[in-house]
Amino acid sequence: MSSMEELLAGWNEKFRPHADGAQLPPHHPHCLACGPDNPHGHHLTVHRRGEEVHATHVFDERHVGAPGIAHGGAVATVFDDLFGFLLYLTGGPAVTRKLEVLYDSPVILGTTYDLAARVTRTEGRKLFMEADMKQLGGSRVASASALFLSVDVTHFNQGMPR
Ligand SMILES: CCCCCCCCCCCCCCCC(=O)SCCNC(=O)CCNC(=O)[C@H](O)C(C)(C)COP(=O)(O)OP(=O)(O)OC[C@H]1O[C@@H](n2cnc3c(N)ncnc32)[C@H](O)[C@@H]1OP(=O)(O)O
Repeated sequence: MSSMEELLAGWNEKFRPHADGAQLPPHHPHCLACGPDNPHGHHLTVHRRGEEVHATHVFDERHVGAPGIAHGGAVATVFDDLFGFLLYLTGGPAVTRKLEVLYDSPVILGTTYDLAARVTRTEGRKLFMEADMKQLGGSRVASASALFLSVDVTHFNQGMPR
């Protein structure tokens, strides 16, 4: 099988309906945010909760910006990927066209944060999404909004080795 065929086979399996409360599959094993086999990754674990997706996350030294504080790009990575899990609920591939992050307070390394994301509106190929990150049982430290655009699977051919 070609790598594209392998990806497609796995992708179809990932898009089967997922029950409320279920753990959702990583996008692929080496995905920067959720891939279990990426040594530099966040190893994000995400669950469906109703029409939302949820995760808890602890940033570590690999994600440092200022000493002791998570890099803003690492925070954006986690938001972007969490939005990518909503595609298992909407039912098809889409990619980020726009991502906006509001940083309310420093995200501290070694601290557990709660994340939740949801689709707020769809319009043709456009999926509008929002997410937030909070201290456990506490206040919001960051929020994000995104526009994803649905794409045909051939979009991913662009990344295949030639
Ligand atoms: C099968 C194999 C599977 C392989 C399995 C691989 C794993 C899969 C992993 C997924 C994992 C997810 C992880 C996280 C998500 C990423 O990280 S995705 C990666 C980052 N994103 C990208 O690389 C995308 C790069 N950009 C592109 O390829 C192209 O720009 C896009 C997004 C396909 C869009 O191109 P396009 O189709 O030409 O769309 P475009 O004409 O620009 O806009 C379409 C519509 O949106 C509107 N629009 C565009 N921008 C805006 C805006 N800022 N505001 C409002 N409206 C806008 C346009 O006005 C237009 O509206 P209409 O005229 O249709 O009403």
